[in-house]
Amino acid sequence: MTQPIIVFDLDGTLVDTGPDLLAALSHSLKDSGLPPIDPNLFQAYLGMGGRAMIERAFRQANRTLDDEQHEKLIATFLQHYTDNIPGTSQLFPGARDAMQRFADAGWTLAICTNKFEKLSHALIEGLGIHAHFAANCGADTFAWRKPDPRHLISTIEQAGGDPDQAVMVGDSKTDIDTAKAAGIPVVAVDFGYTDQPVATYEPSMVISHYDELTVAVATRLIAAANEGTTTQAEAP
Ligand SMILES: O=C(O)COP(=O)(O)O
Ligand SMILES: [Mg+2]
Repeated sequence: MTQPIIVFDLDGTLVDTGPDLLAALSHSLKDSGLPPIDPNLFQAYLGMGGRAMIERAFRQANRTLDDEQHEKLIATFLQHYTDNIPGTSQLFPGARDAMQRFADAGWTLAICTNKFEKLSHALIEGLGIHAHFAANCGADTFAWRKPDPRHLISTIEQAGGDPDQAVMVGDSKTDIDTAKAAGIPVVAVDFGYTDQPVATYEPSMVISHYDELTVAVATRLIAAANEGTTTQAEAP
C-alpha cells in the first residue's frame, strides 16, 4: 500500500504570512492616496492574494480602480512581496512538530497553495522546511487551481501519493470545497484567513492548534472517508 499523504495549504494554514502580505499591500498603495491599511479589515482577504486585497482597499475607500492601475499595483505588490520572502513569516505554533510527526510515521507531505509556485518554493526554502515536502504545487503549476479538485489530486499524484490515502489541512472555504470535491477528508485550522468561522463550511474536523493533529486522528479521518465511499458504493 502507498504510504499515506498529508497535504497542507500554505497561507494561513502552515505559515502566518499575513504581516508580510499586509506590508506588500501598504507598499503597493503608498502612492494611491488611500488611508493607511487597517489589518483587521484584511484578515479575511489575506488568503485571497494581492489582487483581491488591492480591490478591497479601493472599495473600502470608495475609490474606483481601473484595470490598468490594478495590474500595475499587483505587479508592485508582487515585487515587494517576492523581494522580502520569507520576511517575518513564521510557521504557526506546533506546525513544525506536526510535520515531523507525520514524516517520522512514514507519511508523505505536500503543499497545495494558490500562491504562485515560485513564491511558495521561496517561502518554504526561506523557512528551511523544503526537505519535508515531496511536492509543492501552486496556482500556476497546473492548468487548474483550488477550488478545482484537480489541483489537489494532481499535487497528490506529483508527490507519489494515493488520493484514497490522503488528508488535507486548510484554513479557508476554498480549501474545504476543494477537498470535498476531491472526496478527501479535510482538517480546518481556525486560526487562518477566513471571513466566516471555518466550521460553517463543514470540514471533517476543526483544530485550534497543531497539537490536535495527530497521526492517529488523520488515519481515522482517512479510514472514515473510505468507509463512507464503500458504503455508498455498496448502497443499492
Ligand atoms: O496566495 C493565495 O492566494 C492563497 O494562498 P493559500 O492557497 O496558500 O492560502
Ligand atoms: Mg490559506
